[in-house]
Parts: sequence; structure tokens; C-alpha cells
Amino acid sequence: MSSKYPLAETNYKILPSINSPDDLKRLNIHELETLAGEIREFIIDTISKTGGHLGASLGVVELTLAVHYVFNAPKDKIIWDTGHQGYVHKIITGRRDVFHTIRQFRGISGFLKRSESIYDVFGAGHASTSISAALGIATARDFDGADYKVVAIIGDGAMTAGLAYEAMNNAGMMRKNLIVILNDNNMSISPNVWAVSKYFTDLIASAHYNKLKSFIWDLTGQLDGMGDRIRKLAARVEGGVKAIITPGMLFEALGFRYFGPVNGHNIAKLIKILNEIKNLNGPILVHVITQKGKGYKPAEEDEQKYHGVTPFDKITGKMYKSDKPQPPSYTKVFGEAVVQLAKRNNKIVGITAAMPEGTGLNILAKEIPERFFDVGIAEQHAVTFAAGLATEGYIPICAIYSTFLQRAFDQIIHDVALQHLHVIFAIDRAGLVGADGPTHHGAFDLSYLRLIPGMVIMAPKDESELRDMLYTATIYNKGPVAIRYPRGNGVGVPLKDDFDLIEIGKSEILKEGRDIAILAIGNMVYPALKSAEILQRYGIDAMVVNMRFVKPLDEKLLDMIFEKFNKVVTVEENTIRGGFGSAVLEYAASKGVVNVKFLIHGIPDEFIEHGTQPELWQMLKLDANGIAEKILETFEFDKVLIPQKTHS
Ligand SMILES: Cc1ncc(C[n+]2csc(CCOP(=O)(O)OP(=O)(O)O)c2C)c(N)n1
Ligand SMILES: CC(=O)[C@@H](O)[C@H](O)COP(=O)(O)O
Ligand SMILES: [Mg+2]
Repeated sequence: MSSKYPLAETNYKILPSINSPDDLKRLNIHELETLAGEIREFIIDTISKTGGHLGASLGVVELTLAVHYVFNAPKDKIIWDTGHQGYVHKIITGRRDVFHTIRQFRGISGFLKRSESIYDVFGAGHASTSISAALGIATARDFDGADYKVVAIIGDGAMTAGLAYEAMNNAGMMRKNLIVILNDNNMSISPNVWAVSKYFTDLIASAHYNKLKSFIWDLTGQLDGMGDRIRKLAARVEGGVKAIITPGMLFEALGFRYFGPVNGHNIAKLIKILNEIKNLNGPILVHVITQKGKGYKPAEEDEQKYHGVTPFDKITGKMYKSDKPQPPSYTKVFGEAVVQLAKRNNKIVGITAAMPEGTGLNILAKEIPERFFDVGIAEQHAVTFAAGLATEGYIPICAIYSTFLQRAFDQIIHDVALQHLHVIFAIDRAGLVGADGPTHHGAFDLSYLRLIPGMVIMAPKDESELRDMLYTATIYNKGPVAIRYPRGNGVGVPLKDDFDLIEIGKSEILKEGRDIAILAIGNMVYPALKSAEILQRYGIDAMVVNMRFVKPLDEKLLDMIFEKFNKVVTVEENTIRGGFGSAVLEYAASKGVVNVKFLIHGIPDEFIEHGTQPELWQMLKLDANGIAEKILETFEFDKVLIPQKTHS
């Protein structure tokens, strides 16, 4: 059990005295380097207990100290892109003693959050927003005649999103005083798919370039006297050539003055260059080279694995696994089913937006690499890229988390649905995701997809049905199909070797009943079945339906239900605004249904904080106990206490 002040148990020399960035300014370089080591130790120690985003923060320890040493937050505005690398920033801005609550229920957020600190200028969680936000802040500053600095810190992965270039293009035009620090560790979650950096790294490191250089050097060495002048010219030529091919040219073309690349782990060099550029006018870009996971060997050796960690053994780096056998994750079942289907149908391709492991498409990448595409953090492009493939008869499976798919809303409508293209949206992390909190909960996909004409929306009750839904989606080719499923493990049902076709729009009655109808969708089906068992103990006989489809609804079944029941409950792990329950209500209204009382149960119309999934399901009454309790309350059955059991 960590004490209230975890530092008390250790022998940190400098960290206990750092309560704000101002405290950094009295340190010399050596002390800053010592502090960097202590912060690394503190992060590793804490995150080994809590889990979280380890690698990114370890990679920016020196950079964070240098930025807060040179600039004057909170007067100067420091905007962190994505925010998963913000642990050092949090520790030195007054949250050291609560850092051990990070990503825990009612603890501090794993990302920057305006409501958490005045130093958290702009919240994040989704990537590539920092330059746009920084430009907005710089514009406000100039309106107000203020003189603070604005600094955006963005990773090379986040720089693969078009939004970053939209912002840079606009900043280059507006000529605002703005500093962008590119934290280039050549990693996204997986190795980065940034053509620019790969191109330049290859080119500059390439043999031809260096052979050419030494050829010119040797040649000019044979020309007596003249040689020096020609060598100077050659050096200028090389400088010119390099200027054209270094990343700088790309940013200079967008109106940014480029500085770098500079070693992102050398505090003295970082402070020097930041002091040199901080008073320059116009948009500035400083290119910093760092290593993700720096200072912790396991994270340095496997940057991908240590991007996001569960609690682990500090000494070995081994992440703890429960010894109880777990059902496979929905992600794994999906990834394996994609490969099984792709082997049968060579028109099937898989597309991810920088999340190969997270979506399970890494399995396809390994088995059939030519039909796997990682487009970078570019969800909008991923969808329209899929649409292009579909016009030529391919069957793109676009695997994007629910929350990140929000970015491609117009592409889904304009490029896919309007053209009735056969694109499959595999929507992982639908529902409450847990520790990542409100920026990552997949709380809205049923609502934002349901309003799209021609969109088929399915949600499996378990991992076996996920397989059948995916198979069905590859066969149904009248337009786009969305399948949404939760973060985490399946329910533990056996998996068939083959697939069964599901009739589009067809639901299944899992339990007959007399007193009330519970219509559940997706991973709310099993909790609804369990809630029916609880209600049974109070003499309430509930029907339970696995609705399977939010669009099209099983209207025939609903007609029967509205005939037979005067109490109907819908349960979904989606906002109650515009989701599955709304669809049922709209249908009932369209049929002139009266004398039926409805309970639309799901995620309330608010942003839900972070915590574990069971904690959040319990808080929102989306576990079996909670659903039963909600039903008892709403329909005023005799109020009785329900034995407290967690969601299982
Ligand atoms: C819009 C969006 N898509 C995907 C993600 C998932 N994601 C979180 S961090 C990350 C990689 C970011 O790479 P980079 O910006 O280079 O930061 P690093 O982790 O290397 O420090 C990704 C893809 C996200 N946060 N936002
Ligand atoms: C910071 C970020 O957006 C990703 O790392 C995200 O946290 C991954 O989520 P999962 O852990 O659910 O894959
Ligand atoms: Mg990176």
C-alpha cells in the first residue's frame, strides 16, 4: 500500500523540493540531470503499480524539464499533443503527491485536463490537436495585446495526421509567434509510418549520399590550391542539398523556421536552443530527437510493448497477468477472424489508423502483409482510402476505435454511405473503456452511425457472435456495415471453426417472459440475462432479447413485443441520446404505440470519468445488479434491496 506521500519512502534528493516549474529555475544543469533521473525512477515506480502510458513520458523527461526551465508556465502556454506523455509535466506542476492516483477512479487523469490544473492549458487524449489549439491561443494573445509565449509539443506519430498540417499551413500564413517542438522518437504506438522521416533518414544515411560526398571531397583534394576553394563550395553545395532534403525543408515550405535536429536527452543543448529561439518572431519548429522508453531498459528494447502497460515487475519489466484463465479478447477474436476470412476471399483487406496491435490487425499484418494497411493517425483518410478500394470491388475492413472514428464522421457519410460502398467498420473499444476516461470512451458510435442512411449497425452479445457478424458483413454488400464491440475479454463461449450467416435485422429471444421485455444490445445482453435472474427472485418474469441490430431494427419482433408488454426496457453501452433506445422509441412512435412504459437505459447524457470498467458499470447501473435495480425503481415494483455483486 503506497503511503499518502510516496516520496517519503525513498531517498530522492531534489524531487521533493519541486512543487512548481519555478523551482526548476534555481537548479544548475547537473542538478537538472539528477532530477531527471529521480523523475524517471519515480515514474517507473509509480506506473509499475498503476499501469499507464510509460514509454512516452520516459522519452520526454529532459525535454519537459528544459521547456519548463526556459519558459514561464502558467503565463507561457505549454500545449502537449495527445497528452499521454504528460506525466513529467504533471509531476513538476504540483501533482507529484497525487501522481500515484493516476488513471484510478476519482484520481488524476492520464491525460492533460483543464479542470485538473492551470498548467494544463489544453486537454487532449486524441492526437494532433496541439498546433491548432496553440494557434488559437496565440491569436487570442495577440487580440489581447498580451506577450506570453505559446509552445506546442507534438510527437512524430501525431504528425501523421492531416490536422497537424492544416494547423501548420494556417500558422505559416498567419505568421503568429508560435513555437512547435517536434518530439521525434520514430515511434507511434508501433514504429511510426511517417514517410517523411523515413525518407530523410534513409536518404541521409544512405550510402550513395555519403559516397557522393566523399567522392567530391577526394576529387577536390587532388586539385592543388584550388582544392580548398572548391571544397568550401562543395560544403556549401552539400549544405544546400541537405537543406533541401532534411525535414526542415518540409516545415520551411509551410512557413516555419526549422531548427534541429537536437538531442532530446541533452538538457544543456535543449535549454540552449530553446533560449535561442524563444524570442524569434513568426512560427518556429524545433526538431528534437528522443528515445521512447528512455532510461528503462525493457521499455527501450520494446518501445511498442511499453507504450501502454499494466502493472509490472520493475526489476524484470514483466507485466503481471492473472493466473485465472481468461477468455480471449474481442480484439484477438476479431484479428484472427479477419485472417481466416481473408484467406478465403482475396478481396478482403484490413486498414488501421496507427493501431495495429490495439485493433488486432497486427495478426493480418503478419499473415498477409500485402493486404494490411497502417495509414498513420489519419482516421479520415483511412475511411476514404477504404471507400476507394471498395469502388474497385475490394472489401475493406476499417478497424478504428469508436472514439477515434468520431473524426471520420463526414467521410463515412459522404465518401462511403452516399455511394452505397461496401466498407466494413470494425469498431473496437465501443462503450466504457476504463482508465483512459472520457476522451476515449466509445460512448457515441450507435448514435452517430444510426442517423446515416443505409448503414447496417450490429453489436455482438459475445465473441462467437462477433465472428458471425464479421462474416455476415463480408457477404452483405449493399452498403456499409458497422460492428461495434467492447474493450476487453469475451464472455468465454466456445468458438466455432466456421461461421454462420446472420439474417440482417434479425434479433433472437434468449428468454421468454411475461411481465416485462428487456431489449439488450451488444455486451449488455449477458448482464441483462443476469438481471432477469435477479428479477425472477422477486417474482418478476422478464423476457430478454438479444437485439443484435440497432439498424435495421427487427420490426416484426418489436410489433409482437409492443402487443404483449406494457413495460419495455432497452439497455445499451452507448449514450441514451440517439442510440439504440432512441431507435426503439422512434419506431414505437411511428407505429402509434400507446400504453407502453419505456425505460431507456444506457450511458447518461454526460462525459463519464475514468476508472475500471466494473467500477464505471456499477456507478452507471450497467451491471446485472444495476439493471435490475433500475428496472425495480422505474416501474415501481416493490422496492427491495438487491444483493451487491460486481459485474461479471
Ligand atoms: C486521433 C487519435 N488516433 C489514435 C490515437 C492513439 N494513439 C495514442 S498515442 C499514439 C501514438 C502517438 O505517437 P507520437 O505522437 O509519436 O507520440 P509518442 O508516443 O511517440 O511519444 C496513438 C496512435 C489517438 N490518441 N488519437
Ligand atoms: C494514448 C492513446 O490514445 C492510446 O494509447 C490508447 O490509450 C490505447 O487504448 P487501449 O489501451 O484501449 O488500446
Ligand atoms: Mg513518436
